[in-house]
Amino acid sequence: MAQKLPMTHRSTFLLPPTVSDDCNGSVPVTYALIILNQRLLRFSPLLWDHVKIRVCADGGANRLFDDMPELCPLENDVSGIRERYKPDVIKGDMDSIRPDVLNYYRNLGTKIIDNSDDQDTTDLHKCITYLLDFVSDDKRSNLCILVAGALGGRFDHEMGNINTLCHFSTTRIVLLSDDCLIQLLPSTRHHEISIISSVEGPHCGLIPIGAPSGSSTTTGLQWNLDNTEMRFGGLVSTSNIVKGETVTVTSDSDLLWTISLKKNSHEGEEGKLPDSQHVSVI
Ligand SMILES: Nc1ncnc2c1ncn2[C@@H]1O[C@H](COP(=O)(O)OP(=O)(O)OP(=O)(O)O)[C@@H](O)[C@H]1O
Ligand SMILES: Cc1ncc(C[n+]2csc(CCO)c2C)c(N)n1
Repeated sequence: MAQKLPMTHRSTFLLPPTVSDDCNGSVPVTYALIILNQRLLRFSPLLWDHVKIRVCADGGANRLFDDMPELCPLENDVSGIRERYKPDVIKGDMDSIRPDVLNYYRNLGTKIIDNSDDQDTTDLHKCITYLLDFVSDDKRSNLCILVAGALGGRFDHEMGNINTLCHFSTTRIVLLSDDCLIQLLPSTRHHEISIISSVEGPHCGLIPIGAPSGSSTTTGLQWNLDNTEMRFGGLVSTSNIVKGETVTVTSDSDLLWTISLKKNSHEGEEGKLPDSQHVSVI
């Protein structure tokens, strides 16, 4: 069988932005942010500073409006914070956004896209479609969509969000919560995941989704897979531990990769994600 092309992954969006970052190996990445209708992630201001475009999925706009001032405790000027953290677009079926929030951002110049006629795709799906249309064909392979608030809430929403990864399987999408991230590793590629141990790990998992995986092989984990079969009802790799700086994964089916994110409260200075006060001075 032909050798699979390598695909590199490095979660540079978890580090403070620097001039030279946001690369996967030598390839520059263009980040976009989608904010879902869940409590705003504690590191949202950091994500905000990495991305080129910010989209709120329907009620996600309420969260940006309500929660961002709390994430910037050093600043008293709530209106100033809201103006600085203005989404470029709000898109969805508009059944969750409050009228005051909609009017507020409309008056600031946010583009509003009402898709209330579509009750068959989720607001996340609608926002990803917008971003893919927004980015030119040649830039699409460099796009990486960060989805804030995708996990840890209603199970039907969580599964809908994971289904979206499968639907847009050729697009780099990272689902984020305060506790972990999830992304899809397409079976067509050999994956090389750089671990930024100051902010992520060590807990991780590899999970077949939609169909069993006949054969998966990994390096860099405490419990590596060696042409191993995985299926629901049989083995899936949960509660695994990253051991090296790089994890490699090859599989005959698409897998979900998940890794824990370090928390300020659990880690020393070294292992913490920057909080909003650090971010505001970057
Ligand atoms: N509890 C949750 N857990 C995970 N994701 C969520 C949760 N709530 C909302 N989302 C995500 O945020 C998006 C926007 O949320 P919103 O509440 O506006 O959607 P909705 O279509 O009104 O949902 P529903 O009608 O099912 O309550 C959803 O499409 C979903 O992706
Ligand atoms: C089989 C089936 N199940 C659920 C829905 C409902 N639904 C799915 S996505 C969505 C929009 C949410 O903003 C809604 C209402 C449907 N249409 N078809």
